[in-house]
Amino acid sequence: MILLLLTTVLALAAAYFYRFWSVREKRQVELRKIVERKRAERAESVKFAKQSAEKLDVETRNKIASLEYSELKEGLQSGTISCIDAVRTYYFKAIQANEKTNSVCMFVKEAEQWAMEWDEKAKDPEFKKPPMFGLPMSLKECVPLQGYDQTRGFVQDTFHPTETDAVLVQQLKKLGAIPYVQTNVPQSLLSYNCSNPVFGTTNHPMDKSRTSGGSSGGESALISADGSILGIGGDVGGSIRIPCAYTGTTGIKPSHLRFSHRGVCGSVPGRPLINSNDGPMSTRVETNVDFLRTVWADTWITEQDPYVPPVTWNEEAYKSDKKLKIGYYTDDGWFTPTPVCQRAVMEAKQILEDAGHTLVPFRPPRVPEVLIMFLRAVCVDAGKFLSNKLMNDIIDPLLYTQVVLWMVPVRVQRFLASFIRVFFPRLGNLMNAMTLSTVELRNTYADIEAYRSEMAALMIDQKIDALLCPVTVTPALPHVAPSKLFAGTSYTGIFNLLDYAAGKLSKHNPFNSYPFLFSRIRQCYSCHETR
Ligand SMILES: CCCCCCCC/C=C\CCCCCCCC(=O)NCC(=O)O
Repeated sequence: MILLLLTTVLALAAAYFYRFWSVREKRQVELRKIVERKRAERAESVKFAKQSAEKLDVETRNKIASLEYSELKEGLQSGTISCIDAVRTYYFKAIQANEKTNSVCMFVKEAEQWAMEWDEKAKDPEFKKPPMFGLPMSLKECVPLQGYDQTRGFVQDTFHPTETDAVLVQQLKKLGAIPYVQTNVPQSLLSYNCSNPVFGTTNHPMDKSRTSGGSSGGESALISADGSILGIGGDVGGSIRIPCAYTGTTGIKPSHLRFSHRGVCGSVPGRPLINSNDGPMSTRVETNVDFLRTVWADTWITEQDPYVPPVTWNEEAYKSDKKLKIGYYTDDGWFTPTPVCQRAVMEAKQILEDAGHTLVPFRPPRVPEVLIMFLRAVCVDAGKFLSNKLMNDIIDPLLYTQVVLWMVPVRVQRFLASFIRVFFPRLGNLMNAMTLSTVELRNTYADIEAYRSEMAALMIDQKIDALLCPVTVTPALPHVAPSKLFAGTSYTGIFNLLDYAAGKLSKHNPFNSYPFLFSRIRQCYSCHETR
């Protein structure tokens, strides 16, 4: 009798597994065909960009290609450079950078047309050129661009082009900028490597075996390989700052109030307390400053989205020579960064002191708890939304560790945590991160609000204007490492949890980069902190 029962249970389990496996296999075959079609479309778009780029003579191209951002902008404004020549030059540069890094998802074919239309308008002597007239700009693939997919690395989301531009893209177009290329991201966006089954893996321009970071890793690779002069990334836990730190580029994520999120689909929809935002990325801080100064010159964004406060760029605060009190730390007490990351902070500290600022030791309280709050609130439903989506997709092998962890039932994770903690204390701690219930999640939200208040009080009491710390725990890692080392996001995630503006500055020499993180406390909504 027992034997019969056991055999029946085993047979039912085998039948269930077989059905699950055959349905999934059938779906995988479909998905692989979709990938082939999408890659063919990308190859077409590269071919188009190549043909367009070849229409420009080499001498003009070389001249434009060698210009810094401010020189290019000046040339476009004065009319010594045409928009179409600028776009064709950047098509060419991006194709070259892409060959090295695989950072491009799609070239934007309409860029040619938009450039020619601007050039046509500029023939009228009465025409007043907008401030970003003709500037070629790259966009992270998940930034909504009309007529183009925002796959976030999911095969299932290919061939679903968005119908409306993001508010930021509408504004950039209005200001004269020309989006000419979309750049790669990791599948799900919730990783700081850059690989997905649709467009493949993006490489660090200096070493193919390493990642250019993520999730704005297509941007960092393209910019650092000289294929873009200015791009838009997005950051929910370090996705602008980490790729910038890995590639010697520079970027800033303003607090989430400063740009519109209408129609934007992030990694996990319905995530109220871990705030993401778009932000500029480039090789020079001045370029990012110029970008923010231009998009915040008026309250146009608020007119499109009443959730964005009508706060404009404050040039007086930016130019002020007020000396700041800056709190710094090289170790958050959770994950000690490698010496090179700590040294960067100490060198930056020296530079700031030489400039007359006061640097004082400061460490945010209870970082291990903060990381648990961050991971719990960033995933919201213990990874259910993402694991469901991933199970209906081709899963990128570079994401396997993370995905397996999402699939283990939370009660099992909690049970195993107490044993694992003995040998691997950090992993053991993190295995308590995923939420078990709505009660626990609500408590975490309350804890986040309390932590925001505690940090504000600490900084105000000590009169601290800004913070300086490592961007992350290591220099650029091998591709597979980030999905195993999400513990390393404590230096970035904390500023999303706090919703502070945070950026990564760099000297022009990428080997001498100085990571900075700045609070917006005391300089709310100005960009003084990016100096
Ligand atoms: C041991 C149990 C752990 C459970 C599994 C946790 C899986 C890790 C989840 C999240 C890792 C967070 C990494 C964040 C990297 C930066 C991502 C980012 O900023 N993305 C942008 C965006 O989402 O828009």
